[in-house]
Amino acid sequence: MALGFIKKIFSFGKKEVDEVPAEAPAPALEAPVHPTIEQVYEDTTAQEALPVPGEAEPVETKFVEPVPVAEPAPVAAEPEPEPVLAPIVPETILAEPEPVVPPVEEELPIPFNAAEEPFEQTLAEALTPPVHVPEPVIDVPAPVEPVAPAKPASSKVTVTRTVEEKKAEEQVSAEPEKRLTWFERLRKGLARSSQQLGDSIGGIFTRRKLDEDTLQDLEDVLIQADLGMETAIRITGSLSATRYGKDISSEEVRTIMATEIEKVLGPVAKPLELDLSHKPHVILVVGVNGTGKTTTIGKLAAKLTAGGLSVMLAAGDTFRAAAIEQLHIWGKRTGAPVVSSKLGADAAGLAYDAWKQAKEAGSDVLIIDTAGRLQNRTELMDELAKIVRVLGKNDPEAPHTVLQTLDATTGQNALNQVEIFKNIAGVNGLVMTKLDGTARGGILVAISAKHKLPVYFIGVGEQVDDLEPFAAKDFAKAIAGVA
Ligand SMILES: Nc1nc2c(ncn2[C@@H]2O[C@H](COP(=O)(O)OP(=O)(O)OP(=O)(O)O)[C@@H](O)[C@H]2O)c(=O)[nH]1
Repeated sequence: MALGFIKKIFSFGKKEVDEVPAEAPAPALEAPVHPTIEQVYEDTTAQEALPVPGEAEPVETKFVEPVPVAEPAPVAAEPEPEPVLAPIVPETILAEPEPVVPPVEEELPIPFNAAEEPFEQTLAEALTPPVHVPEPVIDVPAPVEPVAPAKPASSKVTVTRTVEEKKAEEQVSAEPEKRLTWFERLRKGLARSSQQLGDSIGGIFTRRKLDEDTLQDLEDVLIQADLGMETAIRITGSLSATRYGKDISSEEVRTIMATEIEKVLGPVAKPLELDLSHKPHVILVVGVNGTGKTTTIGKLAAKLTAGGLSVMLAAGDTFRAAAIEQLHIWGKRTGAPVVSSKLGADAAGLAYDAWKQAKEAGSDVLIIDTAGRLQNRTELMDELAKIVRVLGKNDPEAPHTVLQTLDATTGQNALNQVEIFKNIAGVNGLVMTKLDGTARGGILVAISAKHKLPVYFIGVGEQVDDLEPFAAKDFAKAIAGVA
């Protein structure tokens, strides 16, 4: 409630506050396809190199055929479907920030292992109503493009996991050879982080009393684990207050550590809420190169479409042909139409056009991909600010969600990335990717303590179901290595 974003949702819930009625687009927005772009650009700022109408790249929209699926399984008429569900895939890349944004096209490996796991099957898993899954979810055919997706009744949609989903997951994983529960996967993903931390703590607290030296050693270990000074002091302070001068085991230390980390993460572990009175609710995805923007968009689109929402994607990364192609692949997998333009086209123009198309199509959500950029590249950051301004011409409150992806493997640099993207693009939510296999998962704690921005999701792999709503307790326990 403390967030402007959430306030916005509630004010719209009361009724239209905007000059733009929800259903009846303002006249300017309904103007023939592209002509208003010119006006927008002229308005935006005289200094910017804005595309002249004649030069504007024609935007083409591809409507993806629904993925053929067997007979739609009779879906139990659930009264109020929670718009949520499972997930998708991707590809690997840089750890250290490498200035990129190459104008030259490079071949990007497709992040989807279709050979091993056909998307239809994966998505069917995602779509299967958990409560009705007596057998492994995989075997249950489900409609990919729901005939009549149950739309959320209210204009506020929360993207989270349902209790039923969790139960179903546990049920499934209890069977032989089944997939791990989310928590098990999280633990596995954070194993390197927690193992390293556990070993270091074990080295300090082998038959030792808690004194100044051990506290100092522990503080050093916590800082080295990227948890940040603030959290390190919080943990040692808690230990000192309750156990100073006493024997303490490394297990006890890790338990207290989990408790304190959870306190830091609790306030930022919020579900992503969508204000559907906007139609489309615009999600702009930003971040440094290779942090997982496109992949996260694909995973998120899968969740939203599975929840019955109509989603449109916009390939705003106009620098790389492979990025555009990658988004089209995700569009096909999720059944979401993709708006794209030619390589090198003006990204703000593309975003503007995409909004119009989403409006005309009556899409619930428009997710816009952007080119990766380093936070110290001023001209590229300016371009990002321009995208935000141009979107505001359509809907003064757009983009409603500015999601920044952060690569956990980059460690401390992520702190700075958030600072700059927040200032330039108004980031109001985070997704941390690549928590699988990194020893630097602690950085999420430091970021949460410093920036206090909502963390909506975390990514622990490249598969469709490797994106999950962020849960403070699960994460705290997994990184501290306690049961
Ligand atoms: N292991 C792992 N890999 C991920 C995760 N999320 C994304 N990736 C991989 O990271 C690589 C980059 O992902 P992209 O989605 O292309 O990142 P991007 O930010 O769109 O990249 P640019 O367009 O170059 O800025 C791909 O190989 C993804 O498969 C994750 O949670 N875990």
